[in-house]
Amino acid sequence: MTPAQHGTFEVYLSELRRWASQMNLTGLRTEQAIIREGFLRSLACRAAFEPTPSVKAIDVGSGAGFPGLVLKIAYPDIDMVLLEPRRKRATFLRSTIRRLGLIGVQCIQARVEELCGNPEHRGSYDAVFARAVGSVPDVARMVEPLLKPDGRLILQAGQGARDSLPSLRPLLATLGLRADSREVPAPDTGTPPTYLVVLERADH
Ligand SMILES: C[S@@+](CC[C@H](N)C(=O)[O-])C[C@H]1O[C@@H](n2cnc3c(N)ncnc32)[C@H](O)[C@@H]1O
Repeated sequence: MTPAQHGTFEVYLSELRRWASQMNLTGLRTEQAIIREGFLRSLACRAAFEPTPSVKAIDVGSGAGFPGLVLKIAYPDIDMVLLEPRRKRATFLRSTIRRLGLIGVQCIQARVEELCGNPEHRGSYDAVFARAVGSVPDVARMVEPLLKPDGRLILQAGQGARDSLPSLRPLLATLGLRADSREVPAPDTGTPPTYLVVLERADH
C-alpha cells in the first residue's frame, strides 16, 4: 500500500474510535482489535477476490465498514456499495466516506431484501461480501439474487461454518450454488486464521 493509503487507514481508525465512543458501532474497542479483527481480517477477503478496476462489489450488512470500506481503501479501483439498514451506522459510513475523500463508494441505507427486487441491483454484482450477518444458508438465500451469473459471494465465517460446509452443500445446491472455502493465515502467530466461504452459481 502507498503512504497515502496508510494515512487513509489512520484517519478511518480515528473516526471509528471517535464514533464508537458515542454509539454502538462495533464491538471492537481497542486500536489493536480494530486493526487485527477489523482491518486485517477484512483484507483476507483478497484470497477469494480479484480487485480488477471494473469490478462491482457490495458489502451486505457493512456495519462499521467491514469488510467493504477496508477493501475499498486497499483497492481503490473497485466500485463498492456499503449496504447497511441501521440509520446511525449508515450515517457513520457516509460521513467517513466523505472524510476519507473516497470516490466510487456509496452507502445505501436499506435491508438486502429491499435491493433484491430492484432491477438496478438485482443480478448486478461481481462480488458480494457479508461478514457476521447470519448463517451461511440464510445469507446465501438472502443475497444470491444480487449476483451476476458469474458473480461470487464471499462470506467471512468462523471455523465452525467452514467445517460444516460438507453437510450444507446439498442445501446450497437447492439455491443453485456451489460452495468452496479458503483459510487465510493471520500475519502474526497466535491469532486464528480467517475462514472464507465462497459461493458461486453451480451452472456457471
Ligand atoms: C454483526 S453486524 C456485522 C457488521 C460488519 N459486517 C462486521 O463484520 O463488523 C451485522 C450487520 O448486518 C446488518 N444487517 C442485518 N440484517 C440485514 C439485512 N437483512 N440486510 C442488510 N444488512 C443487515 C446489521 O444492521 C448489522 O450492522
